[in-house]
Amino acid sequence: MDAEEIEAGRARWQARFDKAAKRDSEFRTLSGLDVAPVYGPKEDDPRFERIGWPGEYPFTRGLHPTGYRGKAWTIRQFAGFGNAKQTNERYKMILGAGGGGLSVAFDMPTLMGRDSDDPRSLGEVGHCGVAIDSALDMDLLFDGIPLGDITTSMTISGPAVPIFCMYVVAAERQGVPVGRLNGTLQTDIFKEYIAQKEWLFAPEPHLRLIGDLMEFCATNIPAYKPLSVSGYHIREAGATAAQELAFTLADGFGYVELGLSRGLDVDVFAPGLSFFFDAHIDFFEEIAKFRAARRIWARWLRDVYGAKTDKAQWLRFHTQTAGVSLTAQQPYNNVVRTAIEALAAVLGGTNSLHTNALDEVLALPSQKAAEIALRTQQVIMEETEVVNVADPLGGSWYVEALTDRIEAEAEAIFAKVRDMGSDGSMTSGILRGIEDGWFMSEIAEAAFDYQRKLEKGEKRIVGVNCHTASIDEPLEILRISHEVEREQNRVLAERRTARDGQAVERALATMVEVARGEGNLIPSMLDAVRAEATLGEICDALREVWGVYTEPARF
Ligand SMILES: C[C@H](C(=O)O)C(=O)SCCNC(=O)CCNC(=O)[C@H](O)C(C)(C)COP(=O)(O)OP(=O)(O)OC[C@H]1O[C@@H](n2cnc3c(N)ncnc32)[C@H](O)[C@@H]1OP(=O)(O)O
Repeated sequence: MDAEEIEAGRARWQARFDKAAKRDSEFRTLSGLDVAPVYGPKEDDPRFERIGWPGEYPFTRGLHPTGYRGKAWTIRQFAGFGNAKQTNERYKMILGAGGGGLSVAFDMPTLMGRDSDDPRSLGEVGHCGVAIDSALDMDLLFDGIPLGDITTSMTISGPAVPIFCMYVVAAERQGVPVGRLNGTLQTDIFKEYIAQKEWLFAPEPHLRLIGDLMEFCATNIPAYKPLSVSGYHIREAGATAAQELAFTLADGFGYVELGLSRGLDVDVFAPGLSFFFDAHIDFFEEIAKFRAARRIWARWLRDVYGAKTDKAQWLRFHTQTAGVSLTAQQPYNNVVRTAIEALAAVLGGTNSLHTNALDEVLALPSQKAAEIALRTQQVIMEETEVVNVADPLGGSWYVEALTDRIEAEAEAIFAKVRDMGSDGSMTSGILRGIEDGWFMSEIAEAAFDYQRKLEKGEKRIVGVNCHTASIDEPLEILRISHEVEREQNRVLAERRTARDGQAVERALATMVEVARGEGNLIPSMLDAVRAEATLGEICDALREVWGVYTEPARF
């Protein structure tokens, strides 16, 4: 790009920046020097077409012309344990301490679409997240938290749609107009088959449900993001940064193709596709990954899928620092790791961020550890001044080269995925890759390679294979009492007796009828939830129709 074009771009950016709202702050260095909201080249720079200005295509440098001067990222701490009442207290603590949004962690029975009193739930209720059996639990979870004013993310994919219905019903009961809701549902079933393994059915019925949800949200809840396409679990399973990026964006393209196949307008539904990435410990590689992600997504949405508006080309993402980088040995070092990873996410322009707690490698976070994790974000946000300049590493020879390199690696993986399919679409390649175990074996190979390096000492982890001498100071960790399970089951039994059983049966029967046909399932599922049908009952009714999915054995 020549100097004249670069200057024209700068003027365009400046005009938009001047008009935009900014936070009330000083925007100076610690010693008082003024800093510009963004920096760029003065002479021609052949790289600049790929780099550009913040707020415009290809969005390498961020989605908004103001960067974090307009609005800092959302502090969104993933939390949930025990029953809805206990988790509600933790949410109030998070919001009281300055958290900007909520993020629900569900327990394993909920993630698998089972009630707390299902025999398969024994010993798991309330352990890795909160137990939710019916809409009444959702009421308790958000008691005193106005759902019309807060954005809530819910991390669940197999039974995402019934949980979404419970959230909608809880909002109705709070008197919030449903169209005003804003938040995110994970719903990413591709990554379940690829990495996390928490599905209910085979891919086809899941994709039908997701299509129904996308349609429902595009029509009724415009600000809601029905999908959070997730690379986090793929990375945590052992993938490299480029694999994480490529597999996740490929999945995202699959959901775009799903929306298009349902006759939806890409400019209307694509803003509802959100992303979720890992921030690992290799600082610059992670920053490059985030910048490449925005650029690739914008290009594919515009050039391959025909999106015309900025919002449809935007890749918005949440980041969580890397759980796998935490160590049980010398756990206080985890605060340092998390701070470095969080800073990478911020310099990469994350929209929302979770910082792990230092004890997360051992148990769910204690209240104190959760507070330190949240304060880590606040130190970055309030003290470091990194929020003053958009994409401060843009133009760095190293970061730009790494961004290009990761993008090229991702493009090579997209080509492989597409080639695996039968009709050139990303979706058919993904489904084939899942069926053949291709994604899993690619991840396993990368994980094996890393582990071998670790064991040979080529990769070093402080406290694990170097600098191991330490003062031994055991941590107090959070333990979930089995009383939670007993109490949850007692309440559930009471609720089953108190509700109108016939109304529940009628609502479930109607839902099953819709499931056997082709109509949108959401309205009938909402009715079942309003009648207090439980999560397990709804999922079991659908299992009757669609069966369950068992992964093919692989050797
Ligand atoms: C590992 C674990 C497990 O499985 O166990 C998990 O999965 S945990 C997984 C946990 N997952 C999550 O927590 C997912 C969280 N995801 C999200 O919150 C969302 O999907 C998100 C990534 C899009 C972030 O949404 P958000 O509301 O927090 O933030 P946004 O960036 O959208 O900002 C909110 C509004 O402010 C606007 N805004 C933001 N920045 C600016 C700026 N500089 N100038 C002007 N406007 C701005 C946005 O456009 C938007 O408005 P408008 O909307 O009007 O444009």
